[in-house]
Amino acid sequence: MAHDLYSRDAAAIGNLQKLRFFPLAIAGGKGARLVEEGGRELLDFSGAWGAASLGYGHPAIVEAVSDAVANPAGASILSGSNAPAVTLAERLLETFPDRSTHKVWFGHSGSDANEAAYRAITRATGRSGVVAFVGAYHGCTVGSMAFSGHSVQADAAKADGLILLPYPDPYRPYEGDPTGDAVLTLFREKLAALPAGAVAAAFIEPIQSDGGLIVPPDGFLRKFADICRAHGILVVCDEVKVGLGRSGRLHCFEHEGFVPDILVLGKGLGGGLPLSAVIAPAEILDCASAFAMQTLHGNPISAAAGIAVLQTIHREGLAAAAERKGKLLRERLAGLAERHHLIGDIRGRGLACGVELVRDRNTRQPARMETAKLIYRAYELGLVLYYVGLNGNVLEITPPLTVSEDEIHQAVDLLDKAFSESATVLDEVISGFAGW
Ligand SMILES: Cc1ncc(COP(=O)(O)O)c(/C=N/[C@@H]2CCCCNC2=O)c1O
Repeated sequence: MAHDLYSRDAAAIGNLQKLRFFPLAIAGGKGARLVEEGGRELLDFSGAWGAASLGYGHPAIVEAVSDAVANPAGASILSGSNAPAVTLAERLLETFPDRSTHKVWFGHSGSDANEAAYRAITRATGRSGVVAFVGAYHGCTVGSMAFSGHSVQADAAKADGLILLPYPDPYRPYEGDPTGDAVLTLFREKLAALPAGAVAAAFIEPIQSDGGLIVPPDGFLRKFADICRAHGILVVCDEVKVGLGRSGRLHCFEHEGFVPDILVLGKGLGGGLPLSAVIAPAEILDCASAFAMQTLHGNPISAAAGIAVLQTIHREGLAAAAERKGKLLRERLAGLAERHHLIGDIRGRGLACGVELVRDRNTRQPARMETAKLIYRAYELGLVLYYVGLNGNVLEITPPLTVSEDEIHQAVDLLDKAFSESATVLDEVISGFAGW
């Protein structure tokens, strides 16, 4: 019988829900560090794919969750209200410009939130068409995969009338146009070929994360939203990964000079507990009852964590801190690029940072295997980070917002060493992990 945690994991838990790159077996966590079985400490610069917004064991979360679980106000908001869920909804609305016309829906995940948003929009508007982007990961449920454009879900059933546009990537520009205007022209052409009123919603990430941590060209989102509004299309901003302070603003859309009709939040909202939210016009969220519900939606314990997350982001000034720390992080990474020519591009906002690796800076040939070996070596050295991107060659760096500047320096030093030593990782070691 296998005794070590990773072997027991392999024996007892199916692969369906695994996205593994190295044999990480976690026994605990504190701040920006994970503790492995056996006691080894690792710096977690993935932040649990962005869910550990306040790191691990933040006192505000511990206190809020301990109090809530000791006297639980039921288990959901399905058939009775509870104070944590109502308070969190009120606090979320206070952060949104159109708060007077909007309400909140609570879920467990980004997937169920995006799916609920799509279903409610189509129900409320009577329209069915949906616009999204190649590379977009909006979830892993049937409904959210139906308008996702990430290659990992290429075989999933897609929504009728789905329009997938190229995401404007300044490093790999569509039709060679780094401004993104060629994408907007394509969008207009697609809409012109449809009957009026065909499209209900457009889902967009203000930074496309699983597609490659891509920051769109300045002004793109605002121009995209203007086209949507001219066609009565609701703009849904999916900030599940890059929202809630991570980008250097509370909401990432604030960088873009526009306000979406609908905002989807998840991951970091729960600070490590399952929690998501949709902020949308009341007429959308009130269009039916018993329509998008799950037994534990609006759970008071997760909602108490969400209140603590919002309070801590505000009290500790974590959005402005992310702006400052992200600038430091990208300055240090630029220093690595002088020594490691695998680095083709460094981008991001705040503590949502991407490093694209290429075999040749001129051809920009993706360095897929080198990327997998790099993160494996980084893990061996004590740094956890993963990769994203349709070519599997973009380091995604999304540490807890509470990370210290000293930890940023430590992490970059470890990454520097990993770059120098990654060629020592054997192909057969990498082949043992499926990755994306
Ligand atoms: C912008 C965006 N929207 C929605 C989702 C889905 O959230 P859930 O995985 O909480 O259902 C995600 C989830 N992203 C994936 C989760 C699966 C593992 C790969 N890394 C991610 O961050 C997302 O990034």
